[in-house]
Amino acid sequence: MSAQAYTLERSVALSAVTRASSLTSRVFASLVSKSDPSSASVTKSDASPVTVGDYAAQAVVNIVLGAYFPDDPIVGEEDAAHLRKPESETLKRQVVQLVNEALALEEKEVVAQKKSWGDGPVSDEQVLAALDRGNHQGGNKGRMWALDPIDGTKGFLRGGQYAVCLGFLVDGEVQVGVMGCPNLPLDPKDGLPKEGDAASNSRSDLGVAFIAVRGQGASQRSLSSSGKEQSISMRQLTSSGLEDASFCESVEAGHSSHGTNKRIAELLGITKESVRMDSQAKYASVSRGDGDIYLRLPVGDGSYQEKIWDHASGSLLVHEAGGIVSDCRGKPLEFGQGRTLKLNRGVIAAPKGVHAEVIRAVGKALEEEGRGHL
Ligand SMILES: Nc1ncnc2c1ncn2[C@@H]1O[C@H](COP(=O)(O)O)[C@@H](OP(=O)(O)O)[C@H]1O
Ligand SMILES: [Mg+2]
Ligand SMILES: [Mg+2]
Ligand SMILES: [Mg+2]
Repeated sequence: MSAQAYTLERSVALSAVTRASSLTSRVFASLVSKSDPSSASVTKSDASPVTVGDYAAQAVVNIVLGAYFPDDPIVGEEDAAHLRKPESETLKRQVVQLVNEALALEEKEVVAQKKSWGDGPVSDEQVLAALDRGNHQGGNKGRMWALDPIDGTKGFLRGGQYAVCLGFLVDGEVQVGVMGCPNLPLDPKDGLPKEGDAASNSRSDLGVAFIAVRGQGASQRSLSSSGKEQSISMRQLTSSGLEDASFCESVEAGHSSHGTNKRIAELLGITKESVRMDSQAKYASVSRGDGDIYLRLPVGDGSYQEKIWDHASGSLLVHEAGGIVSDCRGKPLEFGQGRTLKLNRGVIAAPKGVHAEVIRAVGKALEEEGRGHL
């Protein structure tokens, strides 16, 4: 494949994610941080939260994608069903207004062949239809996008890490991954913002876009300025360096088994405490060497199927930064199986030099727990 593959997809994805990230930051500053989190979110049928930011960000990304690639299917986390209910009128109004503000932002990305999404503001119906364009069932044929408008909604509500995640797939393989992390610092040395601390959340150094194209490497740039892209890579480790390694995991114990992760670290000789962080910001962090290993061990009976939008962009980022991403058995993630990774269980991301060793430790830890069948 030539070095120029997927240039338009890359720049359109970056433009869409940048707009959506700016929108979610504003939602946090104006709505979420000033109200109590339970009133800022709606509880979905699986008991997980969704906010005005999730809906509006998905609509913005889908409208931008629709202008450039009208025939591409989109597998998005959210849909418009709740917003179509009469009692959601106020929420719908807010979403439509946010979408129009984000679409009116001056273009920071230079997308060749600039396309427009119509004259004047987009209507309620256009916003709802754009949201519902995310209803595609996935599969392993042809072009497709996978979108998580806010990954780590619980982190978003707490003022922690979250990410706007967009992956472009061809025949079930991720080719382009773009991730907006509004609460990550450009320079990891500056440290993560303190959750729930307003001053900390408005730090001017926060906001990073991560970009990966298969075969072309991984990079980062500021979300707020048109700064230059810097290429990023993982720390390359060997077995003898594991003592100094650090690993990250979900904040939510219901998303990844903290106990199993801890035992794996112990088996590997890792001495540092885990870094807990919401969202695919974990993939971004290990990609640029802030941490080394990402452990996401299934909880309970392991029946949960990971969603493709929770891993598409992040897994390509790690791959292009010099790592290997697999499930907890070491099998490659299979994105062409529908909306979920139904053939995989759990996720492990590690530098190439130690991935096999991490998988062996995972096997042993699961065996000890009587979950060797996972
Ligand atoms: N039982 C479970 N196991 C693993 N992941 C789960 C889960 N229940 C929900 N999730 C997913 O975990 C994601 C957040 O991951 P993390 O814990 O790494 O921040 C959620 O994404 P959303 O926040 O987009 O809904 C959701 O899709
Ligand atoms: Mg969700
Ligand atoms: Mg998610
Ligand atoms: Mg989400």
